[in-house]
Amino acid sequence: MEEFLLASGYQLGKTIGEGTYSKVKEAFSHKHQKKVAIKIIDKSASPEEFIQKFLPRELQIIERLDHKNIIHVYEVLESADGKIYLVMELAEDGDIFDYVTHQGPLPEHRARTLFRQLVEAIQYCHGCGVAHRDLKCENALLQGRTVKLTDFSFAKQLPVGGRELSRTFCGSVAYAAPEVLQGVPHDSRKGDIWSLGVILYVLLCAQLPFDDTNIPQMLCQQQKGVSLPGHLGVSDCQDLLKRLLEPDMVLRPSVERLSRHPWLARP
Ligand SMILES: Nc1ncnc2c1ncn2[C@@H]1O[C@H](COP(=O)(O)OP(=O)(O)OP(=O)(O)O)[C@@H](O)[C@H]1O
Repeated sequence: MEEFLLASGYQLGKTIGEGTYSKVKEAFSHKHQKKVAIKIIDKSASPEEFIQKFLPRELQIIERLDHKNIIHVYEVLESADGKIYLVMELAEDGDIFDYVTHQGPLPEHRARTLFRQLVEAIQYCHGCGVAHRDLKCENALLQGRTVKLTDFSFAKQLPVGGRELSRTFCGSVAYAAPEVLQGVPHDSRKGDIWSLGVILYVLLCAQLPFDDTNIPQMLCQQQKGVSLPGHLGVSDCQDLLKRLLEPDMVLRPSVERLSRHPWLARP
């Protein structure tokens, strides 16, 4: 592995993370003259569905995306022994889950600065016809103060012009919309909007809005509506949270509407 990467211009460094079917390592790129992250996927150690369905989708999608708030993929390499290497921009400052764990609930202006960048990333994705389907704090990395969205392993390219109705459960239970949990046909973009609502709640409260240990109970909580954090008072922030965590997917706003919400426009 090391020789293959070296021959391709990358000096491998330490492991910085592990996913279900992947390992992520730091490397120095001689071509770019800077550090990069390399996600290594061993095809022989991954299940068939992942290799045949999800991985090709991920590779096809990430190579097309180019936005300041999305981890840039420089190239994808495959070695003769069946390993895939995703060479990516390195985010050296952790993810927003760790950030909130250390900082506690963020004041509104700091939550806004982070959240606005995620909204921009999703506005770009949905504009390209891509639904992320695994939005969570752990997939929002930090490079200084810049948020970089990553992990498009469940992402889906939506049909142009046509209506997409997915039934697949993807992502993390804690961030999943009611229609995703119930497996009713749904527009995956509306699922992304719900997950953004969960992320905003976590930024402001440093805890999840719904207890995800019991799914039937969680579905009831989602229908009743989120109990809004008291410290926010009656504000446009509360209004935004309520709109994002709207259990009826038809009433939930699109990312375009969300981007025009007054709370996001504040300095
Ligand atoms: N570009 C990057 N820069 C810095 N760290 C990264 C980068 N990409 C991934 N990581 C780190 O590596 C870990 C593993 O990432 P990966 O995308 O392979 O899987 P995951 O999302 O954590 O898990 P799963 O495969 O189960 O969805 C991440 O949690 C993150 O901490």
